[in-house]
Amino acid sequence: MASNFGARAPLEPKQKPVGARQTAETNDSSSFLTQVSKMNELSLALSGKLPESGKITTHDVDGVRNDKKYQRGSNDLSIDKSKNAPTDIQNVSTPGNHEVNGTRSSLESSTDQGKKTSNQTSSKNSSVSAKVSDGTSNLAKNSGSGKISDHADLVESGKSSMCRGSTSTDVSDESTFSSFSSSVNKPHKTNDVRWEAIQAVRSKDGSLGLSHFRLLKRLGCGDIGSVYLAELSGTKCYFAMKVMDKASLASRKKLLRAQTEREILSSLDHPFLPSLYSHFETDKFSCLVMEFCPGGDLHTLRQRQPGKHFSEQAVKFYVAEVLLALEYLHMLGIIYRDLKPENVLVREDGHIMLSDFDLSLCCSFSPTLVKTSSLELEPLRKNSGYCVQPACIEPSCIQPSCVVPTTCFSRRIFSSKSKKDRKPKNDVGNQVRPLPELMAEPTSARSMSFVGTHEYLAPEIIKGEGHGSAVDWWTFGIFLYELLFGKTPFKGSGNRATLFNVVGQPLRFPESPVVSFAARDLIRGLLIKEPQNRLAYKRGATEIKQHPFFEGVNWALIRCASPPEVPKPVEFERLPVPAPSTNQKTVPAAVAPSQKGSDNYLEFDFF
Ligand SMILES: Nc1ncnc2c1ncn2[C@@H]1O[C@H](COP(=O)(O)OP(=O)(O)OP(=O)(O)O)[C@@H](O)[C@H]1O
Repeated sequence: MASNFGARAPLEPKQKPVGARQTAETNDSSSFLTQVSKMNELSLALSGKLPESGKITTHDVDGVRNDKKYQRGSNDLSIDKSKNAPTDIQNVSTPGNHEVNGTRSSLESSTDQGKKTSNQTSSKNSSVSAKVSDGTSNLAKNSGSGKISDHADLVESGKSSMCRGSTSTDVSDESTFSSFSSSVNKPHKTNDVRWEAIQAVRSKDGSLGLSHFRLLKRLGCGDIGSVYLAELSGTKCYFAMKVMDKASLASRKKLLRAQTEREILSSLDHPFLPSLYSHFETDKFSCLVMEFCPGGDLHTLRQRQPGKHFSEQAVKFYVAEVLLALEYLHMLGIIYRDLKPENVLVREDGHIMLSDFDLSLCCSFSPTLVKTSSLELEPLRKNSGYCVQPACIEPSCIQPSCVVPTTCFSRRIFSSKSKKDRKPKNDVGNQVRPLPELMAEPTSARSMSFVGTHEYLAPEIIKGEGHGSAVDWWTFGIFLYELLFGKTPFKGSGNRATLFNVVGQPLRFPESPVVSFAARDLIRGLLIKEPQNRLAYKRGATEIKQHPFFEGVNWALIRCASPPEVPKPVEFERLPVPAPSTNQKTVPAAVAPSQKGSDNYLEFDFF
């Protein structure tokens, strides 16, 4: 996220040769749709929401979160990152060798690695192989759960064989995305009033466009566009709308990055990842309508904490949610690559949303179900105190008392019953049923791009050795460290020094604040410089979830746990109305007020 709070700008991937991109392109959208649908089912199964039959229920714990969201307004709009941001997309600075506000840095690749396309590399420790996508996905050939994948087809950022190819359409709602964006494929969103509001507009007017929205405030500005708080006119449904100037994207060779982000967003359906409600284009602009997060980002929130670091309990909450988001992304074959507090937004309810996917790497991949939800508990879990009681995962338990637990980190969330009161284990109705366990790790994916943010770059990226999903576990370790200690472990006096430290310096912990042995042990495991020895290299998030640092975390119901901090509600109605602009360049012709009536569009100086 670009931010005027000293946010670190990411490194930019080198542009790939045209030929390379074409190699990776595919029209095989059906296999990806199948994959996404399957992954969304698996996600539900993992969170205990998929009934034994495999049928997806439409009312679930998320209904609690979704229904009321944004209706009562939300919070901290003082976090306006746009103040120092360029007011014109064309002026947005390209990431380069410059510090942002002197504290956070970004860097272009100093190597030529990025020019190589996703090199095929075999993994020593895995029978799985990665290959450059040939335009067909192997996913359709695999059945998903329970089947071992033997390929990972890889696509660099901006090239999408995994993702449905989408070419730009002009001045219209996204017909090509309609099946993707429909809540039918997004079971987490079935109770979302914003979907309904958007569908109502579509039914009435045929398609959705810029003229249906009132842009209320610029929330921030990134490398490829500006993000606005927008109301779907007259509905009191609020969204974050990312507006990208197509000519600017083309001239700066960012079209593929924008496309990657759009395609990834359209495939997501997870409580800790953004929902893409709509995508539409005008002659000039490409617009993404997403969920609005009023709580700012974790980087900003951390600066406000005493000592500029979070408590360990708060960190446990945030990183646990991020872990679930990363696990889901890896299940989809998406390597995120840009984890940092700036990219973790805080929703109205205090839960997190991982954002910003334009540096992500897509590879087609099938997760492996390594453990079904049998009644047998594996020894580790037996001793771990994980909350795997059926009471925590059965839909019947999604009662108000369960929905607002006092903490998600107690050994048992529903531990009020004494041992005596509990039914014996052989009573089927109360047997302990662990969640199914997936190996959702595209371990063999390989990229040669030089992308990320200096302080978060994994050693293998800096060394240009080629990297895979293990980079996300490295960045997860840096992220955990920064939230706990208020700084990153390898930051040097400048960018070069930082990169040198990442590769060559041992990990050290400051004396204060004091953090638990478990936290330090987890960080040590994640920040192992050789990716193949790094925690989670082989089994992904599952390995991390079982670490003692997360003991007591109720993975299935963490979305219902009380967050460390809930943002103050925003009074949308009291937001200052932007002054009408006299500048002819301000409002694109395609959204001129005359199209929809003068009330529908607030003209203000945004381009
Ligand atoms: N869904 C959202 N809700 C609230 N604010 C958002 C949302 N998405 C983005 N923002 C704000 O807009 C800013 C710009 O977001 P954007 O994703 O375009 O930039 P970025 O993260 O810097 O991306 P890039 O990597 O493309 O430069 C963010 O820093 C954030 O403050």
